[in-house]
Amino acid sequence: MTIGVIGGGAWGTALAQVMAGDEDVVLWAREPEVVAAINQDRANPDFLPGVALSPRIRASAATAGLAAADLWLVVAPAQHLRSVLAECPLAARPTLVLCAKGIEAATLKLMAEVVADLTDAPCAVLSGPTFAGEVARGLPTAVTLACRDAGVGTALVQRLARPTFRPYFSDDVTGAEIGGAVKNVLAIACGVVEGAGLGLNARAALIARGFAEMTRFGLARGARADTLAGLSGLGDLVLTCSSANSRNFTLGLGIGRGEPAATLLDTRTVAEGAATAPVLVAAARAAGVEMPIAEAVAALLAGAPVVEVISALLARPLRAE
Ligand SMILES: NC(=O)c1ccc[n+]([C@@H]2O[C@H](COP(=O)([O-])OP(=O)(O)OC[C@H]3O[C@@H](n4cnc5c(N)ncnc54)[C@H](O)[C@@H]3O)[C@@H](O)[C@H]2O)c1
Ligand SMILES: O=P(O)(O)OC[C@H](O)CO
Repeated sequence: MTIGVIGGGAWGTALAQVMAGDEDVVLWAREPEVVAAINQDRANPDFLPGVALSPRIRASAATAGLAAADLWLVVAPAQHLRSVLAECPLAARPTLVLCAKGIEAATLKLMAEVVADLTDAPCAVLSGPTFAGEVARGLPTAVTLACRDAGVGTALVQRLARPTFRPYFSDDVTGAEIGGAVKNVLAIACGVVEGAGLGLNARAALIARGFAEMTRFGLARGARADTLAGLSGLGDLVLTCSSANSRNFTLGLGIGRGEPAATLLDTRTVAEGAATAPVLVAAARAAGVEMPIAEAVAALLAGAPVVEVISALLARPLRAE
């Protein structure tokens, strides 16, 4: 059995590494230097430095190699998922496990909805509190594996489980996706609080009120509250809102310190929350859901001054919890 991984960033490489414990892995990467480093040096210094990669991972710059795998972990960033997948040999009808966390800007669609535009192949979502470096180093990690088809989902849980990588089955695909997409935006907000020196009370308040926003939006889109309170929602929110290992939190940290968002975003690595924030605001308005923290993050990313945005948030009318 061979697993395909689409994307040679930190998360694709980490997933390839953990899967290579039991199966051969074919990894498609966009960058020739990433392909060369994985095949020749057993390393990915550009996106996942410091991890010695398994010889069972074979990298390729050609998507044709993915046809050898019956299961693909799709790890291209959310805004590129559609274009990347359109170049892959989907006619083989592999089972797809979607691992990006975001909402497509052009369509306001979640990742499984984007995939449904391209193929009717079986599809699941893998999401949860998962810093790539920790997963690649074999530290204990638990994730949500969500699939509408319980038979496919439970088989995937069995196939993807490893001694330190523990998937939990859910049939709530929308809930798993919304948790991962929204927590990235809230992590930026928490970074801002840290960077602006607003204190730990403020950060805890943001996590709790942010979770209320995630829940309101999720329920409006058909997610279940128990999914949002699980690994892919609250679990990931706690992780990324409390650590500078999070790219989203680090982006917020810089914004809170007064650095321009555009400069902070000029990197090879992706902070998905930056693309998601304005899209989430639009989707929330369309659903008639109030998301003041997401609105604040979108305003900050568009260049609004930190002091003004924080003052406006604090000046909102008092309300019941
Ligand atoms: N890094 C993590 O710890 C982690 C954990 C869980 C989920 N994720 C999610 O996984 C997804 C991928 O993140 P990552 O951390 O692997 O990325 P990364 O920041 O490590 O690397 C950036 C990736 O984006 C790709 N990319 C850049 N421009 C592109 C384009 N035009 N077309 C296609 N691909 C392009 C690069 O090839 C590279 O694979 C994101 O949605 C992220 O939220 C990341
Ligand atoms: O570094 P971040 O902020 O993209 O977070 C990575 C993962 O999503 C954590 O679960």
